[in-house]
Amino acid sequence: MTTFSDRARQDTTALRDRILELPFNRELAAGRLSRQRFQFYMIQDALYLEQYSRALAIASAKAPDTRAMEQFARSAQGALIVERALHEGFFEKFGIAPVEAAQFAPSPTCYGYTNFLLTVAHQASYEELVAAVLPCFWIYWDVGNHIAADTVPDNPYRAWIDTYSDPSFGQSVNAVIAIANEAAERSTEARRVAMLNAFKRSAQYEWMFWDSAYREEKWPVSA
Ligand SMILES: Cc1ncc(CN)c(N)n1
Repeated sequence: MTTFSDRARQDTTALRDRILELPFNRELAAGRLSRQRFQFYMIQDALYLEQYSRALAIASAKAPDTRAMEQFARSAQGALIVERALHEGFFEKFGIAPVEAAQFAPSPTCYGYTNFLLTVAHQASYEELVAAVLPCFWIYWDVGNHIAADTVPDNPYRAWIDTYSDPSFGQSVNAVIAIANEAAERSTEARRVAMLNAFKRSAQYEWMFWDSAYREEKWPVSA
């Protein structure tokens, strides 16, 4: 039987390969990504994680069983605590106070991605929300492992690589994949198509997020 995650993987194979090939990820793996680009990414990611955590908390509230509720509640907390600790370590390294990060405005891509997740969280089905948050887990796990397998000693971005290739993160990824597959199985084909569309949109935004950090994306016009 073809599961939702099989379909999602098949439909995004080319995009996922393109994510691994992004200059941001290749240079991060080689330890030669400019500090300025990484810093831009970290600030945008801090802004992203806050909204992503809200989307996960809504997934927890909408979940049909306590196992999924717990998983999304833990992940919502993890986005704020584990991932924020990672950011704070880098902010300290780069001499940015954590409070300052919150004073930055989200880039167009960060704004688009978080608004997409929150719109799905508030207006779409639980199943589509699970599909929309899945790439945030799964693609980071793929990228983290891909980079971990091919990095250099003393990479200045080691803590980032270790976080997203850590087996405990892998457990969360597998748990969310299983939740998505179960949700899809219980659904109609029309809802499964909507899930695939939500998954693909988030996967596109993941590509855009790294690309926008590499370009240090600005709003093209100010207000
Ligand atoms: C943009 C983005 N997507 C996913 C993750 C991994 N939670 C992250 N830190 N940032």
